[in-house]
Amino acid sequence: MSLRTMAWAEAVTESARKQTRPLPPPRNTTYLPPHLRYSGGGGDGGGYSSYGRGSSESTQYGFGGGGYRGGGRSGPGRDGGRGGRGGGGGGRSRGWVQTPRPNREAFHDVSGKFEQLKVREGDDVGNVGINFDAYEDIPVEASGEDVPVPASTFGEIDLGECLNNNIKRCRYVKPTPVQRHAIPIAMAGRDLMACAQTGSGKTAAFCFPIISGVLAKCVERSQSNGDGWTAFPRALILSPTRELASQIFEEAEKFAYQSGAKVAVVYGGAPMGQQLRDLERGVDILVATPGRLVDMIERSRVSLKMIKYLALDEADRMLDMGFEPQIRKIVQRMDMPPPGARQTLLFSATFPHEIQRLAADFLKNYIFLTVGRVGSSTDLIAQKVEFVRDMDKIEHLCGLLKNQRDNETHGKLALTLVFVETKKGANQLENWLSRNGFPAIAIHGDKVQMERERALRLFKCGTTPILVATDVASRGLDIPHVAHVINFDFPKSIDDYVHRIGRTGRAGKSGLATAFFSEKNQPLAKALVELMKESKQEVPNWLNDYAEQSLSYGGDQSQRYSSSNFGGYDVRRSENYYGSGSNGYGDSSVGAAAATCNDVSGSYATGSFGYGGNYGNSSVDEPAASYNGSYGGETDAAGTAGSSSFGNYENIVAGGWD
Ligand SMILES: Nc1ncnc2c1ncn2[C@@H]1O[C@H](COP(=O)(O)OP(=O)(O)OP(=O)(O)O)[C@@H](O)[C@H]1O
Repeated sequence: MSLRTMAWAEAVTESARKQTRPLPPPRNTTYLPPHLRYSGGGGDGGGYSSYGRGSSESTQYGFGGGGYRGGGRSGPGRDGGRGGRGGGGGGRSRGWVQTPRPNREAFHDVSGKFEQLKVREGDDVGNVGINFDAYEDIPVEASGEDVPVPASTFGEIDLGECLNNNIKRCRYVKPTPVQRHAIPIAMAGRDLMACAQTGSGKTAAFCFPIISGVLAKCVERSQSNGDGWTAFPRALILSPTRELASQIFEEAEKFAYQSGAKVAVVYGGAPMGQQLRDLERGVDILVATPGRLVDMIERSRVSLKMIKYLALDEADRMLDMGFEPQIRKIVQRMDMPPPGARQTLLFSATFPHEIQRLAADFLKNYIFLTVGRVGSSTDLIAQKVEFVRDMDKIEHLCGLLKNQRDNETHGKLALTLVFVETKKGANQLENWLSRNGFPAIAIHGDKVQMERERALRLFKCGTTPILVATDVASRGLDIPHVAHVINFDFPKSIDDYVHRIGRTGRAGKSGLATAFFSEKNQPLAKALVELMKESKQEVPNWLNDYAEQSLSYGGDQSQRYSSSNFGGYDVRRSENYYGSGSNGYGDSSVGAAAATCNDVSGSYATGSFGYGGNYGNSSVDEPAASYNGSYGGETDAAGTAGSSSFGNYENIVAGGWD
């Protein structure tokens, strides 16, 4: 990173901040969000907590007395582990699938691979390992009427001088595939549902057209309402978490630098006063989490009646059961112009069919764009899946971390993100790791915003290289140099898996993802195998066996995106939304125009991207002094709380919104 660029980035950032055999899935017709599907109830019949009722909370992963075998510590830790097993492991099946033993060799494989990856990952100065060519052959498909022609360079798109200068400052030399396609579509004024792999540059794909559109027309940004000021943003970008909102805001600020377009952010957990003052100064582009935004609207501090652009990042998450009511309120029941009078852009790496159908309510004559198969993961991420029983998890994790550390130069740990299911589990693992010589910090929705931001900051700068996180950190966060993502608890859905592992292997870099898998995760086996095969990963035999079993058992999630040999799948194509064929930039044998290509230009074949991860280290350092009562809570998995047939999820959901 050049000093000049660094100074610019910092200036902008600174100014911006002040088991058991699982029960078959219910065969219902109502949509259930991923996190509520296939909760791994223990064999004791119960509950959301996959470790079973019988286990004492403190021993669910065998944290017991600390220490793991490899660390030379004695008894209590192991005993603790057994205690956990005693309770939670009650219903392991017999003779159903042969339970493989954890593979000791796997440790060495992983560290070997890790070592290999680290070499590519490490060198910022020369941009070694930054490899957008990796996206070159990715299948791209666009369906809908009159699909605009993609662009192969930023220069081909009329984004305006200021934005173009900022793109150069960001060292974005060429658009990524999603940007090549999505930016011209959005610039043509079309609604868009875009699905592209994690880390492939979706933020810029919606920010550039929005900034350019806002700059094209100047209007009044705020008005006195007799009792204060009301802000009239023209663009609204919604995000499911505070950290992601904050990150999008920082990105948008950089892209809009010196353009005159004003960007502001509002999210829960941070004091309202500063956010209100920012709004009073006028705002063109507002980045927000839903809860805080509703609060601001109800206080007449924000009006949506001037909105011309609405973007939903992580759109499938925003429209699942947890967030949908709030999004409907914002989009349909406040004063926002209807579809057609505004332009709507939905982005995510995953788009289940059910969500696509829901999303259609918010869109008009939209184009559906997929870069890579919907929900696919990039093959930049080396995926390892290891069979690890709950009682062995902690020991296994320690083995991995120890190996990793031993292979590091200077004995330092590369940034490692460990995902667990519950907030309590996150705290326990953080404590355990810290006590046993692994510098770890946790982030989850029960922490106050200041603690969350601190955790992210310490992780990003490498002071605390292990971040133990719930799904609050699974989507969108762009933390450079995350070398290893470990799914200590396997996620509840393959979509969540895709997003979690996508915290590494970003922007053309390589990364490693290791998942601990056990019998109770079997319903996800087939989808996982498909995903791994698609991203050219080696699938262990035992996992293939599980996948076959889950087929006959009927509990797999692999059909969520329906069949399409490659590229994504626009639900409209299977549901007669279209009459006779319309035109895209390719031929289509189905009603909807579907253009498929291995991207537009050969230009990716040569040259490398100038990206150096130069802005990623901007820290989130505005302390949150107070909590806003009504929206201070955080949803780690979903915004929904309460009873359900899936048992209690006391550890998961605190209720409330960001
Ligand atoms: N054209 C480009 N050239 C170089 N780097 C880029 C380009 N576009 C985006 N990047 C960088 O790639 C990284 C990932 O981008 P971004 O966070 O937008 O990914 P994403 O697709 O939104 O990921 P996720 O699905 O996880 O939210 C960022 O660090 C961003 O600065």
